[in-house]
This record gives sequence, C-alpha cells and structure tokens, in this order.
Amino acid sequence: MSKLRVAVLGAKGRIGSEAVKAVEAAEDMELVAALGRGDKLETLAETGAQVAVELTTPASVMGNLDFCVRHGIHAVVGTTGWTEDRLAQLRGWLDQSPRTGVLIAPNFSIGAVLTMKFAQLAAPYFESVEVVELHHPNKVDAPSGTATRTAQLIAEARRAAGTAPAPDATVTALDGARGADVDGVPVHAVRLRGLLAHQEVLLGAEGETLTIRHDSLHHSSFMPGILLGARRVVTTPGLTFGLEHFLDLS
Ligand SMILES: NC(=O)C1=CN([C@@H]2O[C@H](COP(=O)(O)OP(=O)(O)OC[C@H]3O[C@@H](n4cnc5c(N)ncnc54)[C@H](OP(=O)(O)O)[C@@H]3O)[C@@H](O)[C@H]2O)C=CC1
Ligand SMILES: O=C(O)C1=N[C@H](C(=O)O)C[C@H](O)C1
Repeated sequence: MSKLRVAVLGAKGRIGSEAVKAVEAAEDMELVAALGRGDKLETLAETGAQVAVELTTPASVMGNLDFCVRHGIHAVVGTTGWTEDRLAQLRGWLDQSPRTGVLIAPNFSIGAVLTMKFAQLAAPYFESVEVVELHHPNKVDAPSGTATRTAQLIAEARRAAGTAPAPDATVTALDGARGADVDGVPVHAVRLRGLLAHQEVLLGAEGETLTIRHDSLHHSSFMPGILLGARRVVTTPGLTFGLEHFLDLS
C-alpha cells in the first residue's frame, strides 16, 4: 500500500518539530517536505504532498492555505487565529476546489477535545461558568484558540437550553479584571514560564462547583490527533472544524 505523502509547515517550531518526528515515525506516512519561514511553497507541489500539516502563525496560515487549496493539497491546521471572516474566506477557496479537505483543530489532544465536550454537556446545568487557560509565555495569541472554542460551545449549549446569563454584580473593575468576553463567557489567560497548555472550565451553582481541567504536559499530546487528522482529511472534502468530527464525538 502506498504511503500518505505528508508535509509539515512550521517545521522548526515547537509543535511543528514534534510533528515532523511523528510523521517520520508513522509507518503509513512519508514526510515529503518540512518547511520553515521563507521556504518555497512550490516544494509542496513538486514533492507531490497530499496533506500539509499547518503549524505556523496566525499571520502566515491564510497564505499557506490559499496555496494548498489552489493546488488540491489537503490540510490539517493547528494554527490559531480563526475568525468568522477567515473561515468564510477559506470556505470560498474550498468551493473552487471541491475535492480538497481542510481540518482546523483548535486542539489536537484527546483530553482537550473531551474537555470541550464535557463543558458543553455541563454548561446548561450551572448558573455560572468561566474559562481559565494557562500557557507558556512564548504563546503569541490570547485567549487560546481552545479557550475561545470552548467558550463558544458553552454559549451555544446555554442558548439552546435557554439558560439565563451568569450572575455578576460587578459595577467597577480594572480593565481585564473580568477576563475577555467570548460570546458572553469570561475567559482568563495566564502566561507562566514552566507551563505548556492547560485549561480549566469552572462551573458554579448554589452550593456546588464543578471544575473540568486538562493539562497538556508535552507536545506529544497533540500527535495522535494530527496523524488521525492527516489520515481522515484526504477522504473528507470541504471544511471540518474540530477534531471531534473525526472521533465520532460530535
Ligand atoms: N491545535 C493544537 O492542538 C495546537 C496548536 N498550536 C498552535 O500552532 C501554532 C504554532 O505554535 P508553536 O509551535 O508554539 O509556535 P512557534 O513559534 O514555535 O512555531 C511556529 C513556526 O512557524 C514558522 N513560520 C512562520 N511563518 C511561516 C511560514 N509562512 N511558513 C513556514 N513556517 C512559518 C515560524 O518561524 P519563525 O520562528 O522564523 O517565525 C516558527 O518556526 C500556534 O498558532 C499555536 O497556537 C500549538 C500547539 C497545539
Ligand atoms: O500555542 C500553544 O501552545 C497552543 N495553542 C493552541 C491554542 O491556542 O488553543 C492549542 C494548545 O492550547 C497549545
């Protein structure tokens, strides 16, 4: 059986360098390109890459995906910075290349995906809910893509259930003291040397609280999700948002 031809973009980065090793170690995959900033995207076409694993920066991801989709190269995207405008632009490109698949995964780790699922399940049953994400201090964006998605899913679940807005009697506050408002859910971002990627969803009701916490302790936690994404995206045309759709958790 022929091997899946995979390229990594952002190959020298924290997660990209781990992805290079994971693809090299996968028996059903061949690493055909490992590109860093300034390397020519044409290499992807020249090497016959079937899937590009995109792990760069919010500033670089759209240009890379434009090239991939125009050349019919499927993509597995971990890079953050997704807005409705960006998603609409990507969907427009995919309409012009209907056989191409793109997976955007706010988080590739199974624990983070389950955290989002559990948070969605619990959200309608508690008066209060807030999200705290904690990351290494080299992270360039805040709040994290995972926390943003978690808050959106919580808000959707509460809207669908008709849950009242969380109580909050704050009248005066320093800027930022109550976190960022993501779809009505406060999201707090901590940046701390020694950490990698962590998240807590705090839920509160009269007389009880529930805390859902996930910790990624090493970039290896993201690798099974990346490999699964590469295997599945080649037969899943169009845009898939969230690894849960490839885990049958949706
Ligand atoms: N979905 C998930 O599960 C995960 C997502 N992430 C996300 O992945 C992204 C990368 O994170 P991280 O590895 O920590 O960041 P790093 O800064 O360590 O890595 C990014 C790499 O991409 C390179 N790069 C920038 N532009 C391009 C380009 N146009 N083509 C090729 N390479 C490029 C950078 O080069 P240079 O240093 O020269 O700028 C750098 O080597 C972030 O958005 C992060 O949030 C991270 C972990 C898990
Ligand atoms: O930058 C990181 O490190 C991470 N980024 C992703 C995010 O923003 O959610 C995933 C994970 O949290 C690690």
